[in-house]
Amino acid sequence: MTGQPNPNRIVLSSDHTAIPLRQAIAAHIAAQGWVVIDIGPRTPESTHYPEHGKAAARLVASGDCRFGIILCGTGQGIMMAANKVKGIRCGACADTFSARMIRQHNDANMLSIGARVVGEGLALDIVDAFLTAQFEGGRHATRVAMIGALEG
Ligand SMILES: O=C(CO)[C@H](O)[C@H](O)COP(=O)(O)O
Repeated sequence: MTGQPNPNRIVLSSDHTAIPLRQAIAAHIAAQGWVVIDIGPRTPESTHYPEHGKAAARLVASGDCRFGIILCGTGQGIMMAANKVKGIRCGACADTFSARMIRQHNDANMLSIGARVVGEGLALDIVDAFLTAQFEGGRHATRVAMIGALEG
């Protein structure tokens, strides 16, 4: 993190498998007042999820965006790519409990969702759980700092 994260901005990105779901999430969170930075892609040609995960992660790591929401078919590959960027803590979630807990215990700054795993209704609930939960600090802050120390 190179600065204080902009508190209102969320970056969205996906690969080709998740464009309609990404757009549904964008509309959903924009209606809640978030400033949505949707970095695409916009057309359905096959593309490479590591590039999209990296691009979104860099906007979060730089502080330009408070959170990132990224999607691929499973949510796993793009999550792995995002987590290679220093300062990123991204979890792939297919349930609301995990989405809440990655904020409360892990201070996640990115959420990954699999568009071939969950439908739109559940995905929007997962997003809401992630965005409304608060990091609890305390013993969890110690552990999150230990994750950061692994980055070298
Ligand atoms: O889930 C993914 C990565 O974890 C990708 O979306 C998936 O591998 C893309 O597959 P395909 O090129 O067959 O559409």
